[in-house]
Amino acid sequence: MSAKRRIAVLGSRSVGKSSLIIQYCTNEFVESYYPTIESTFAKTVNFKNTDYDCEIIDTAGQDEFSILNSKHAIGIHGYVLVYSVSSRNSFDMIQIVYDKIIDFCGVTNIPCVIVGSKVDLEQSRQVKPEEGQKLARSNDAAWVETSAKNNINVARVFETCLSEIEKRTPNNQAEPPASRCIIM
Ligand SMILES: Nc1nc2c(ncn2[C@@H]2O[C@H](COP(=O)(O)OP(=O)(O)OP(=O)(O)O)[C@@H](O)[C@H]2O)c(=O)[nH]1
Repeated sequence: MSAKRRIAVLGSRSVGKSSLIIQYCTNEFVESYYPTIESTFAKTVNFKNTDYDCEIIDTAGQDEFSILNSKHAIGIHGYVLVYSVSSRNSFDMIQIVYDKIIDFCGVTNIPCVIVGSKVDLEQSRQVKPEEGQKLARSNDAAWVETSAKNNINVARVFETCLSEIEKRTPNNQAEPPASRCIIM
């Protein structure tokens, strides 16, 4: 029997959320940029001897003024929060988005991997690896740097997310926190 896992991918516009998901699910990289409204991808993965039916939710990019869509919190097991290593602004957005999720779900922490994307753009890097690591540590999250373009660490992003989910909800049954009880 396989376990269902819903993973939401959030972050500023144009950091490469769709590219990361498409590279993971179809092994392709698309150079052109089409802003996402919302789409869902499916992939079955075997990780640590368990089959996971992953539903990966690609979101429209957020900014500091966007209100968290309840669809991106309710029923979600884990989060991938993406910034681009070549955009300081997108890095600053991570804590803002993280705090919005925490507030919405009414929890103190969430299964989460913070992802520095576009590492192939090393020459225009604005965010050091240590800064990413530090941010992740302070939020009890995992951290990975990746390139969808060169297929570096792409599978690792999603496997790390599955592992963060397992750490908090072992034995494959648990419902995500925000599905159990909603106070309107
Ligand atoms: N150099 C490089 N460019 C990338 C990489 N990933 C994505 N891009 C480019 O960055 C642009 C935006 O990528 P998307 O995947 O559409 O970004 P997004 O975060 O889904 O954007 P929104 O839908 O607006 O939120 C596109 O032109 C991609 O080709 C990468 O790893 N390296």
